[in-house]
Amino acid sequence: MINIVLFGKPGAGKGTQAEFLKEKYNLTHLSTGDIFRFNLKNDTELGKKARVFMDNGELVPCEVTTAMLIDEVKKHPDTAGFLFDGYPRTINQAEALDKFLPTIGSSVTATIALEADDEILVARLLERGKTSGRADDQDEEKIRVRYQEYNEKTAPLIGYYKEQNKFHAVNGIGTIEEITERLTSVIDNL
Ligand SMILES: Nc1ncnc2c1ncn2[C@@H]1O[C@H](COP(=O)(O)OP(=O)(O)O)[C@@H](O)[C@H]1O
Repeated sequence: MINIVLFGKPGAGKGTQAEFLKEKYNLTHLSTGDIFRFNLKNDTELGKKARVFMDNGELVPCEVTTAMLIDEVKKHPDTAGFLFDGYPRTINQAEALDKFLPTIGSSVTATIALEADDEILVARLLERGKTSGRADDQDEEKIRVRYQEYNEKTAPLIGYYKEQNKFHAVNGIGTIEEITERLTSVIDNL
């Protein structure tokens, strides 16, 4: 089983690249953002718990997110591996994943970060907000909160995975194809 964590700031292009990578490596793509948005749209219990946080650009509490993620993983017992997109986003979540995966005989294979400067990313998010209908992409203040959340809670994961020798970074600026190429060259060399 190969488990890849796609890592990057809001707007870094994780979702776009995940679409290509899941096909190429036959992986199950789990995007916590997408799963939350599905639950919001369908007004499920989970959606009700997540809504305020998401609408404000804050992280949903870890207990809620981790329980959801583990449920999703368990739905795919026969997969060749997972492409985690948007999870883990805190040290607490990374530890939870490192505890859970061995219970299914697995582990994180590698974390790959898509790197880009904040100004480029904020501009991308505002552009996406014009068409995506995502409330959290339409308001600079909410985008700012998401970057603050990233810097405080998610950035420490870089050190966490570096210590495990599992951290790889690629330049996230370029055409979609160029970036896919960079990611596949990392994965093919794992
Ligand atoms: N692992 C997570 N932990 C907590 N909250 C999360 C997580 N993943 C997604 N969310 C919630 O869903 C929102 C949107 O997620 P996502 O689409 O991945 O965002 P972005 O485009 O900012 O990277 C986040 O701002 C957060 O509220």
